[in-house]
Amino acid sequence: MKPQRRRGHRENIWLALEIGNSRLHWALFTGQTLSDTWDTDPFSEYITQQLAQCQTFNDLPPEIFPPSRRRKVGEKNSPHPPIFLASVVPQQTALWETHPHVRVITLEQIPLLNMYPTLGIDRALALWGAGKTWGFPMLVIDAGTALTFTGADAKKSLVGGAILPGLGLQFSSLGEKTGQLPHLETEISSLPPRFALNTTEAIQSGIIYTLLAGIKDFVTAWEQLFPESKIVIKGGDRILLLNYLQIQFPEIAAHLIMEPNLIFWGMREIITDH
Ligand SMILES: Nc1ncnc2c1ncn2[C@@H]1O[C@H](COP(=O)(O)OP(=O)(O)OP(=O)(O)O)[C@@H](O)[C@H]1O
Ligand SMILES: CC(C)(CO)[C@@H](O)C(=O)NCCC(=O)O
Ligand SMILES: [K+]
Repeated sequence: MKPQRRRGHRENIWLALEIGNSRLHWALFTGQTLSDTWDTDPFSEYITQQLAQCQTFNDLPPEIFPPSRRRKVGEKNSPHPPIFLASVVPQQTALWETHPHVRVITLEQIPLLNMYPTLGIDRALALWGAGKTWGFPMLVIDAGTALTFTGADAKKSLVGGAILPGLGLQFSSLGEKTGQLPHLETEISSLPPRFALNTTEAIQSGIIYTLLAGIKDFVTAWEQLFPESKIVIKGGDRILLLNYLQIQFPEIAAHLIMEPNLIFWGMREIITDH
């Protein structure tokens, strides 16, 4: 599974790909060093088939490897780097599995104890990456398509967690499943009045204040169990949520570490030698 060092080739280049429910998250590594990250839209079968034909780094389609990033990789005909894949979208995983340069990461590779078989690989990798970086016990909050809490104790044993609809899903489900409510943007430019007098602010108030209160409640409960634990927040809505937590519950926000690349740290831990 280890990326091979090749003579005459820039050392140990590998790509990490995390397939989330909204988009794909990529990272370019040279050995242990994360040199770049970017996001792309999910792929069609066509692009994945095209990818299977690629022989060198330069053949990678621009939808995957934006031209602005190519100069970092060096020589034109560098061999195709391995792509280490962690996916929580089985249909997208299926498109990649047969690709000659793709290695799919599975739960068995992650040394966390007490995992259950259907645990999301993103949750396991993020928790492992955070714990290896800041120490265990550890709680990870992923503010992604789904919002998740995932915690482990000092023995690196999964304590458990929780899954709820993320910020975007909460807005879209109200917009889609009701006759009269609009589908609002996830961006909230400022905290609305809690008791609102118009529909937009009433929706924003309901979603944001219950999310912030929910995060506070989970963090408080975790800290009662593990007072010495670090807590790290990741995911596409991490900045928005942390900003409003700072206003609403500054004592909680002060405990949170923000780190978007936890999954890549987790992959690095299990893929490369130290
Ligand atoms: N450019 C963007 N595209 C999509 N979502 C975005 C973007 N910027 C911020 N977001 C927010 O990020 C959330 C999705 O988070 P993220 O991209 O981490 O999810 P994901 O692809 O499901 O990944 P994961 O499975 O790791 O959570 C949405 O609720 C949305 O509000
Ligand atoms: C909860 C999500 C969607 C978060 O990305 C993912 O981790 C997943 O599909 N998990 C499987 C169920 C579980 O973790 O218990
Ligand atoms: K997700």
